[in-house]
Amino acid sequence: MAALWARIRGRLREDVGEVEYRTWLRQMTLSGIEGEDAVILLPTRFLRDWVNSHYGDRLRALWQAEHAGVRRVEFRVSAAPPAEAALAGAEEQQPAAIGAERVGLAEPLAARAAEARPTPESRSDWVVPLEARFTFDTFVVGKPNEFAHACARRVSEKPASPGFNPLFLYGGVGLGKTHLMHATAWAIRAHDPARTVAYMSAEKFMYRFIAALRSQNTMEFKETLRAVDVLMIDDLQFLIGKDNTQEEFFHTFNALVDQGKQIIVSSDKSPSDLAGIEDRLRTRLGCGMVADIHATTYELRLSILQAKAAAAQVAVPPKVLELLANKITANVRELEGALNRLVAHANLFGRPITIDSAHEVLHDVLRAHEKRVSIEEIQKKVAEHYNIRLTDMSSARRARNVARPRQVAMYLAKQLTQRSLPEIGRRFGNRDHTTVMHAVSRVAELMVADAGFAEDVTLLRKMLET
Ligand SMILES: Nc1ncnc2c1ncn2[C@@H]1O[C@H](COP(=O)(O)OP(=O)(O)OP(=O)(O)O)[C@@H](O)[C@H]1O
Repeated sequence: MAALWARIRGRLREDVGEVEYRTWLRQMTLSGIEGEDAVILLPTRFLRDWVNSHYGDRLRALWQAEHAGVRRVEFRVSAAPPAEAALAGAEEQQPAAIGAERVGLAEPLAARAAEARPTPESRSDWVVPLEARFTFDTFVVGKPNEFAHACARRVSEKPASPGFNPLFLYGGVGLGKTHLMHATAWAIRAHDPARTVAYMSAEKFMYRFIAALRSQNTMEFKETLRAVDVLMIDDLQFLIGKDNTQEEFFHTFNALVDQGKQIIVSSDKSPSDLAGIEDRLRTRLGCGMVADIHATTYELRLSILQAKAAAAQVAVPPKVLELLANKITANVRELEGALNRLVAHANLFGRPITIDSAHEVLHDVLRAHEKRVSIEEIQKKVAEHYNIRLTDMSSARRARNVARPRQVAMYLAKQLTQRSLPEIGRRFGNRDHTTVMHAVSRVAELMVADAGFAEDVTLLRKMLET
């Protein structure tokens, strides 16, 4: 039976790879075969559920292939005490945090916790599987993300340097925050493989914290987290209103920063806008480097599409890429999704990608992004918003309080309508197309430089689109 079990584990290890195996599966033991069930033990409920949901089918198939009498696999929590489980491996690597202070790290406990701390050999277990394609090489840099990218690069080269700890990345949905974090993790590890990097979503942090509380394993959770060199928490806004988890995170945060470890956090809002996150945590989050990723520009969308088409080694006509960059403006995830659909369709039917096939395959997405708004509507809304006269949209007045809103309206006309630059120019008091071009790039630049201005323009755009 031992040999059979070793064989099954060996197969699984080959299938899933070393890091994943060591992270999740190393602590499995075989209890025995009961009737038609192979019974596998895991030290905690969290691990039992995780292994069951992620590897249950695979294990069942392996058992069925190896042993004619086994039809199912059952996972149970072993009776082993938590401390023993902790020493056996590194699974319950929960970023723990709530306070050493609250639990009171007494001497004997501290000594035990030190013992339980992952050994250098097991430290790599802490690396939560990272997405292989999220590297700096595949991240396309443009004006909206160049600052965030530069900060991430800097941190990956010199973690925990003054002024960059914590690094707080924020921006709208699907604009590359997770990509940048993974890229930083890969780069840190490539630079120094001995460094432990723990990456997880705030949701997972909470889930693991709760699991640790339930299995009375918070000390292990805390100690394991505090032993990492770099901690990355994605989508921090998930912790809004989750006071206990916030507190735990706050203590972890302080412990790590005090030890000179790097923290990287991402969120959809800036620290000051994170209402529902405790003040003291918000303050600490904002005291390192705060870098925002702005909404994409047409140029960035086009570069991303070109890079992705090249990486997929698919010939996509430039006109098709321009169509997508023009129409699918919400975020990079949607853009990528549209390109993937086109490529999949072309592969499936063995046909080249053309403008017609793009319209056909993506008709739903393109229709949803159709810009039906007229230049008059844009001028009216913008004039109202900035409290200027509608006639000033076409007047020759050059005072900034008039000229800037006019530029915003030209920018929106370019973004939201199909009109050509000369046509837009004509509608704004017979201006030349180069004036429109200048307005478009000036507004895009200002949006990167001035968050308040960017918010204004984005708001106007949303009002016009809905
Ligand atoms: N600048 C970029 N270059 C290349 N790919 C990008 C870029 N920005 C985003 N992407 C891609 O877009 C997709 C969404 O990015 P990601 O998951 O990092 O977004 P996010 O900001 O973390 O979103 P969420 O707020 O939903 O967590 C990913 O596939 C990512 O690779």
